[in-house]
Amino acid sequence: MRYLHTMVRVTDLDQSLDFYCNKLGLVEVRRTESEKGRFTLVFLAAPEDRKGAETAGAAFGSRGAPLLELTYNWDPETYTGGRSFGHLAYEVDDIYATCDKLQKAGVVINRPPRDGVMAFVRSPDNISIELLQKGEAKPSAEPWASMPNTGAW
Ligand SMILES: C[C@@H](O)C(=O)SC[C@H](NC(=O)CC[C@H](N)C(=O)O)C(=O)NCC(=O)O
Ligand code: NI
Repeated sequence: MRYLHTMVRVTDLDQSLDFYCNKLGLVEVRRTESEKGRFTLVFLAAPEDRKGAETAGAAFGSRGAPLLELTYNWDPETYTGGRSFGHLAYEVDDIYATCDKLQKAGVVINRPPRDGVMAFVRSPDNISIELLQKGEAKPSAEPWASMPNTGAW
């Protein structure tokens, strides 16, 4: 068995691709449209997972890398995100630089990386995204070090 992807439904595909690709840094590896089903599926990979995604193709998404599957239903629906869904987690090379970039792009840092390890942001559809520092915790750095820690950790 192998983990393939997590699917989230999005209310605005362009807005979501701007967030997940232009701001968060994911890359589109595959897109499928269904005229009959009236929906679009877009598979996104983190840059370091991209090779696996492209080399192990399959009818629906890749067998070669963990992906995020955005589902856009052409007919508007209201999605009430269940409490049971938690978050998507990504490892980053520099938690402070990532949060700086996201904040400058207008993304709210719900849980600032005060500890040099973990931060949380939200997608346009309020999906929680966890950002985790690769390797050891980064030494404290302003302005993050003095920001209140809104998370439980
Ligand atoms: C491509 C593969 O990874 C899929 O997940 S296709 C699954 C299929 N998705 C859809 O039909 C998308 C449109 C649908 N209106 C929806 O919002 O899901 C499906 O079976 N979806 C049902 C589900 O519970 O995921
Ligand atoms: Ni799927």
